[in-house]
Amino acid sequence: MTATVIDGKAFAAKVREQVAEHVARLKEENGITPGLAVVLVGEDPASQVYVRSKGKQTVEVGMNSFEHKLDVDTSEEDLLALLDELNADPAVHGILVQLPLPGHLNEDLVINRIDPAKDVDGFHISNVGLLGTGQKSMVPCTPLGCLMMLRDHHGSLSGLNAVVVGRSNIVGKPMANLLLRDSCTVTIAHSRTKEIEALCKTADIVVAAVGRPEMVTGDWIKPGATVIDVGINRIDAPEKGEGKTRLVGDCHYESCAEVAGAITPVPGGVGPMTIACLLANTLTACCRANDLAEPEGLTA
Ligand SMILES: Nc1nc(=O)c2c([nH]1)NC[C@@H]1CN(c3ccc(C(=O)N[C@@H](CCC(=O)O)C(=O)O)cc3)C=[N+]21
Ligand SMILES: [Mg+2]
Repeated sequence: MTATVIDGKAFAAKVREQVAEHVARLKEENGITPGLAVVLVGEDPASQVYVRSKGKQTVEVGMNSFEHKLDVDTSEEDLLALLDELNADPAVHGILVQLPLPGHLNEDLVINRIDPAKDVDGFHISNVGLLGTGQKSMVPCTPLGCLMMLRDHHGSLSGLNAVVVGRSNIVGKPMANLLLRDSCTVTIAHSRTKEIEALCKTADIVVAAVGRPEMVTGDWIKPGATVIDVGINRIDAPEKGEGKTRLVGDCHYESCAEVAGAITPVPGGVGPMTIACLLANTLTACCRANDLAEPEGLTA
């Protein structure tokens, strides 16, 4: 068996198209342009790439993009003051603080300063609590993108066994909550899980989000299962030449694809969906802020 490849890049392009259509309508009928503010502290090269890509795609769907690049030694006080300004700015509907922050900044404190209604990452404790109790919230972009692909592939997820490998606040835990809400039987596995391989083999859906290159191999996968690979790991690729690297997921693609029914590739799977969902969340936040109907199919 060879797995169906779930094309996240193409799916993300479709999501962005839907967002763009809705944004055009908002402008025309309501005179409103959604705005996304992205705050980057420091000069981490990978973060700069993501922020640039987010800014570009934000403008492409017709939204306003506000980029705030702060010095690596910015004080917590100054960062919090900027967030207060963005919270109060009616042109800003979504705020994202790029993580990780430099070590002297308290991430929890910073994230919880964002107005929950503008928290398009869904990381504010209010949004975490709302999601955990099945109430309307802002949903973290990466798990939302995974959910969209799963719903698209399976239709209903009801009754399926899902194993989420990884227990982070930004992917594992919200992913588990979303799958539970769609009536999956959910298990969260992590570094201390006993017989993790046998556990994964019981799953109809495996979501891998551990940050360990190619950890999940084909012998962990039940024949026909769906594999969602959240990992983005840059590893050495001497076969491509001296000093070269390549991107791999948390799943060993070739061996998993031999057994799985469907699988997301890296790159071109979850990554592009994450940014598309950030735009979708910004649109959702803008609609809610203006008491307008939310975009259908773009929320959890
Ligand atoms: N507050 C916050 N929210 C985030 O959502 C957030 C963050 N901080 N910090 C950094 C991570 C990382 N992240 C990615 C988004 C898209 C791709 C993506 O599109 N990747 C491409 C490949 C990119 C490449 O070639 O390097 C792909 O998978 O096809 C990757 C990584 C969002 N993050
Ligand atoms: Mg820190």
